[in-house]
Amino acid sequence: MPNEYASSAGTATAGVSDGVIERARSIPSANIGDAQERLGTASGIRPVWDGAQLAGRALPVWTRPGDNLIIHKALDVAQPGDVLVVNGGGDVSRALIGDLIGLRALRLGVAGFVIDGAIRDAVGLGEIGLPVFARAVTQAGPFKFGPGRIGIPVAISGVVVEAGDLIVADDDGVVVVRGEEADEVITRAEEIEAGERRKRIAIEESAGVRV
Ligand SMILES: O=C([O-])CC(=O)C(=O)O
Ligand SMILES: [Mg+2]
Repeated sequence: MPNEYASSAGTATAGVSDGVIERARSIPSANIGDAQERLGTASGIRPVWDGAQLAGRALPVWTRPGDNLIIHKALDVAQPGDVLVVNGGGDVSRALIGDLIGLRALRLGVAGFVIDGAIRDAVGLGEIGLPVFARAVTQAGPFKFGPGRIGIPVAISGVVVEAGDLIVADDDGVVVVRGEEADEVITRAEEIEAGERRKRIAIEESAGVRV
């Protein structure tokens, strides 16, 4: 049994287009969730520094809880614009990345990390400006033995993520959009956002307006 699986990692460059990622970048994650029946929202995974925000293409990674060997290997195959989406089993006892792995990712053009698990060096990650979303922060370091997998579908907070899916994350949290549905969902999210802008003006004018 191999302890890694990288053959589908390259498919992360397929899936959602650069144009849709650019449009998604300026839309609140709440509006994107609403645009897909309020589903695809990964609860409990939060920005590790204030103002962190990302939009990109998912490169899914599964790792044994508390072990980050496979994350180093995933960075060997990651493409610019990828978001490393890591199922760490929800374990918060050991950090799976810190600011050194973060700096390497930044230099590779990686859009950021979404981790169902913990991280460390949160201040350093904020200083280099790499968007990272995780379940917790702990100073306890990871082991580096494996096993792990790259490019297979994973779950984060019970939400399935496949290579090439659209990931959008901001102060409110993380939302996952199927790659093949992303254009349609983002179009709907743009309409929802425009509708909210109109409602905000209407509420300013009369508090009698209901949401
Ligand atoms: O030691 C590790 O593997 C994680 C870490 O703190 C870093 O990347 O800075
Ligand atoms: Mg560190």
